[in-house]
Amino acid sequence: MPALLQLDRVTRRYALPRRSLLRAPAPLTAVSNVSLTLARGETLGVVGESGSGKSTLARLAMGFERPDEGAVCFDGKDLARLSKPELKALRPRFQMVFQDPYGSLDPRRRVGWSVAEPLRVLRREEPAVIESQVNAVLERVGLRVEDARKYPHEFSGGQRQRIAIARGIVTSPDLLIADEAVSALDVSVQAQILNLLMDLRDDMGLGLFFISHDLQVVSSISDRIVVLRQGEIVDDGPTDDVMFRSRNAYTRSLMAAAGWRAARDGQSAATDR
Ligand SMILES: Nc1ncnc2c1ncn2[C@@H]1O[C@H](COP(=O)(O)OP(=O)(O)OP(=O)(O)O)[C@@H](O)[C@H]1O
Repeated sequence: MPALLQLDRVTRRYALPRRSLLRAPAPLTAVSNVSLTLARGETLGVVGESGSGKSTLARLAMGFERPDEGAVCFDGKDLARLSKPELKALRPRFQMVFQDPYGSLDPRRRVGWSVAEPLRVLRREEPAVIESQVNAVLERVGLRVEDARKYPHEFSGGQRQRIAIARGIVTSPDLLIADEAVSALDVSVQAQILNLLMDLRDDMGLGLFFISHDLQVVSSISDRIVVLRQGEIVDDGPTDDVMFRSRNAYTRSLMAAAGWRAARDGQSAATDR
């Protein structure tokens, strides 16, 4: 069976603005030679500092952008080789949750309308079918059916992220890509949303591609972790190996910055949690 998501030596460059008439600037390499795989029911965490290429990786995995080199495959299909209708047909199976729910929720639309949007756009279901699916998915993420009639501003940040997740799972996808999905939330609300994502992964057999600058958050949800630095993978492995047995100096500096004493002291951190 092919991996749910596979990136094979993916590189993405951006042209920089031209400052001189004589010389074009060298392009910026946002993602460089990245290979990774994600299986069904698994959570792969990507951690890296600001500018390390995390969001570029998310856009590549969603097929919003094409790599300059390498391939991004969903369920064995190279996204760059699909026609627009083929990509659209595949879309319901991989969806995304962003950091800022206002990015995906239209403040002027009722919540039910926004949650239903992927069904309307991608599947063209009957209104009654859509309504019952929206109601089911709102309850699944811990909201009420009546909430469908409210507007985004009537909810707290955590509830809005639940709405964004409801929208992300309404098409029953196989893969959910979460880009800084809990970064804007308080720690206690973060924990609730992480628990919800783990429940959904287990119940639906979702593959989770979980991207964050926060190593603590990434380690709490991921089976495996990839550490990204300046667009390159510098470390990867099962979560406990990366967290507590990594010899990589950069990973250890991230851990020290996140407050793990053992990373600073260079001891086994198993007792340090
Ligand atoms: N559309 C673009 N055009 C030009 N440069 C870009 C573009 N998108 C990203 N970059 C550059 O690529 C690099 C990686 O950016 P990216 O947003 O992927 O990193 P990130 O890890 O998600 O950072 P952050 O957490 O701050 O969002 C950065 O240097 C950024 O300035």
